[in-house]
Amino acid sequence: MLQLARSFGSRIAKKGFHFLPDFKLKCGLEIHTQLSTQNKLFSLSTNDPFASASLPNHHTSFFDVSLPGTQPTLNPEVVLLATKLAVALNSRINMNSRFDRKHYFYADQPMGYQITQHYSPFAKGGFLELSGSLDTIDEDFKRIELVQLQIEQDTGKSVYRGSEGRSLIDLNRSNVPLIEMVTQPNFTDLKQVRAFIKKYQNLVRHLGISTGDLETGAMRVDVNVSVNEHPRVELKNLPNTSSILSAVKYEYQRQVELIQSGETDRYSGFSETRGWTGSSTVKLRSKETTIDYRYMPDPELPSVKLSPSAVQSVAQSMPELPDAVLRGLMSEPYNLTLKDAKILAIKGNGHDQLYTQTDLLKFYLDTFNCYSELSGQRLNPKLPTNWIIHELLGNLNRLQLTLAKAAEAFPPQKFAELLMLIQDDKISKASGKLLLFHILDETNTSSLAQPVDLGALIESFDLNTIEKIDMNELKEICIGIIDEISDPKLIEGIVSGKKKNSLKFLVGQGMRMSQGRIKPYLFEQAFKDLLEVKW
Ligand SMILES: Nc1ncnc2c1ncn2[C@@H]1O[C@H](COP(=O)(O)OP(=O)(O)OP(=O)(O)O)[C@@H](O)[C@H]1O
Ligand SMILES: [Mg+2]
Ligand SMILES: [Mg+2]
Repeated sequence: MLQLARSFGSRIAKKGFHFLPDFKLKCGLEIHTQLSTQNKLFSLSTNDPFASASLPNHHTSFFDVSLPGTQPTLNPEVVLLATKLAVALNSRINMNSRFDRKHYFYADQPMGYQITQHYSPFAKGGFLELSGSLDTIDEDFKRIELVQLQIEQDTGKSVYRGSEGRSLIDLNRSNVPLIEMVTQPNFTDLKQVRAFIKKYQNLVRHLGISTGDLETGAMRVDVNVSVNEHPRVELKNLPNTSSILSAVKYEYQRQVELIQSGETDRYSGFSETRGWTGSSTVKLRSKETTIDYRYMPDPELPSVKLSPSAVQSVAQSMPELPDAVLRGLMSEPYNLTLKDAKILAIKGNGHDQLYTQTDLLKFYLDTFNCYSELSGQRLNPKLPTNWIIHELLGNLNRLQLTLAKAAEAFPPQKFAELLMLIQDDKISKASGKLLLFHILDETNTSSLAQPVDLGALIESFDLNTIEKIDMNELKEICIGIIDEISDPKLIEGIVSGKKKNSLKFLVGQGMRMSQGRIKPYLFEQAFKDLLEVKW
């Protein structure tokens, strides 16, 4: 079986992938998202499913381990976060949703059932809109409709110790709150699937309701795939976006080949659940043999009663949604590119510890406002963008400094003053970079006099020489030197960055001609500007 799957996988790899016009792909997603609440769904134990490595079975109450006689009590914070998500997704919130028991036996589910919402889920309907301008899809707009949102418990974890021939059970994750969001099967190609996952992930992060990380399992995506009007196959165990996309591609081709060879009947419509091995999908179970979960209303939990005014006040407390933030940043007065707007407004992986997206965006907007007041008519929107995205963020990473700490020593007002010094040629770009790095570095290692006195620093580092020299003279000297160079390869080497050292030669010429009046870094910057050197 596995052998067969492997040979199929290599066939696909050899043939390359493309959609065939006669075979229409249809996909629907089921996404489970762990909510970042303080406590678990039905108990007061700490919600920290990632403590497991060092502290297995640590965050567990009597209820989480299913001691007889313990009863669930709903955590209201879960309802708050679920409401935020439902509002953001334009779902119709059920003012009276209920919990049901889904029965199955598994060692990491000691109660013998999972509490979920089967008959009367938290919210129904709703949609998430993808757009060609913001989301890298081929269509101008693509609306993905949602079936429902339901609140449910996560299960514990089984840890297999193959060598010891046994399984260990860790219940830290047991009873962690989840939202299962189910879409309609509206996806017709891979770009839409990729864009939706990114967008949903960003939304839950933006609303502060989940870390949204696929790698840790905080967000888990199952994909249902069908071709033409044949039954769907459900794909599980997809640890990251590239697995999701590869699995859909593989599954599409597998199903197309089954249809082409007329084998669909023999496979009784091949409706089944399959897992992803990393290179192929393999059958986990068929839908026909699905266990009957014997859903029944949970008699120990009352229904979740909400009032329209409660939902409304949650809606009013919510931040502006990501698309609106992006569109705002891409229009007057900011005029950011989509790429830059996303850097400011959408959380990437990796910089989590240094700043939150909300703080970064606020720092940018505050700096922009201060700078715009100082610069008046001469406002250049690219200046704050470049200096915050490239210089500031670059330095925070390099120094492993948090934005909060950096902003304490160097708040938006000061940042705007620095931008003005650069704009007015009071200091060169190179000096500006030096100054910023120095300030941030000092913040990191010792206590810098606060607030930072830019004027004093410029004086002490002798960075303002640029004022005393005639910029036109500098430029003319540089043009003269470049004209004198007979070997075009030398200039080419500098521009391409292959011969960075040749720039020193030009600077040397300049120093000689200006008899040392003009500092080398000024020449360096002037040559770089003239030659439009990017490095
Ligand atoms: N013809 C189809 N092709 C592809 N996907 C489909 C098709 N019909 C339904 N789907 C998708 O299948 C999924 C059904 O999910 P749902 O949670 O309702 O049921 P389930 O998978 O049977 O149950 P469970 O939650 O136990 O996995 C949805 O994402 C839906 O979009
Ligand atoms: Mg399913
Ligand atoms: Mg489901």
